[in-house]
Amino acid sequence: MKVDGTHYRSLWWDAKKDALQIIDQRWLPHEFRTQSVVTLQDFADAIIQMRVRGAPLIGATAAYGMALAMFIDPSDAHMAQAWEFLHNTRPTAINLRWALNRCQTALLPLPVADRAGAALALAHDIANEDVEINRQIGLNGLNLIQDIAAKKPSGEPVRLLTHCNAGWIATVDWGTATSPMYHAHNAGIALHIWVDETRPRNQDALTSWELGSHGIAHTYITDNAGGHLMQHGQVDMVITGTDRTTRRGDVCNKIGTYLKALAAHDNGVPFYVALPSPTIDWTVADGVADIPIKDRGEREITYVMGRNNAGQITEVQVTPDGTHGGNPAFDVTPNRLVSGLITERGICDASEAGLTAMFPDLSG
Ligand SMILES: CSC[C@H]1O[C@H](OP(=O)(O)O)[C@H](O)[C@@H]1O
Repeated sequence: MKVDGTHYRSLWWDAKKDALQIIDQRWLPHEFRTQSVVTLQDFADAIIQMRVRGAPLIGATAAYGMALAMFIDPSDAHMAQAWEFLHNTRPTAINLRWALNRCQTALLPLPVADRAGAALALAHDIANEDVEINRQIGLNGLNLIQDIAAKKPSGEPVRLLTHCNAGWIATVDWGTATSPMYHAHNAGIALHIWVDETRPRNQDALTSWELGSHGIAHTYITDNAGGHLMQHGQVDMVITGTDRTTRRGDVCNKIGTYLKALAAHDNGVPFYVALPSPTIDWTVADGVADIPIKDRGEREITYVMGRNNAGQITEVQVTPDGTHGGNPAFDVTPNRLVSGLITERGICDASEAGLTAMFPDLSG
């Protein structure tokens, strides 16, 4: 999407530098910094340190990491080592495993001399496919927004709530949860987006940056305000992203999503999840029981990063010395709380029947 009028993807290949370029999201929303990703350690650091983040973007980044690994050493053994090294960075988002498995399946049958070029071409394909998948999710989600807008007085905004950043910078472009918003805005539909701060990394400061850059009205709220707004009829629909959705439609997403879904269910507010097919984990049914949720460590929650009055990006401690933090990074919303899944092929029920009917070729 656009940054100060210039179109960007969240990652791109620089043929002159012969290296992947990324937006280093740690400095957003205050500074727009890009960097080259040159070594395999750079790739791992980019994912672990959340320089790149968001399930689809993590997957695309790992595909380029595998391409680098093949340029270094295209042997079967090194491919397996690179698979493990990259997978161990942030394994909750299933797109990482999906992308690495897709690379391995495509590359293993090839002569080793052909693997490096094929791996880079595949990484480009994965990135380009992500853009089109998200564009289609946007068009399918637009129908939901249009239905809401049609029931409102002309010009009255459709009020959406989103949690965490499932925006264009969480993907290669368009975003998943934000893609319907961009399509609706581009179609002239008035919107107002409630943007949950999403502690502890405050990813919705990134969503605010995205929406502001695109001219979409939004209000940044605390994570705990969403239920109140829904109780008072201030939310027409909730749309979130997902890091891993199970074959029966349980949704693993950023911590706090489950609480939004409970509030939406209690107040009769539609709760939709934007779901690209690479984010479906067909090997798991019960998300609560079978998706491991990693604690990302206490420093993310006992400190907060921001820009001080001198314009410097810094972090400050918000808890007393000696107070320990608990920081589960994701939670799982059971499918019973999900109104529907907005995929690139259409909108389906959050159920095994719904997903297997939509993706008979993928469900196994
Ligand atoms: C389009 S996937 C976005 C998904 O990823 C985010 O997690 P993180 O920022 O930790 O990578 C969050 O769960 C979003 O919903």
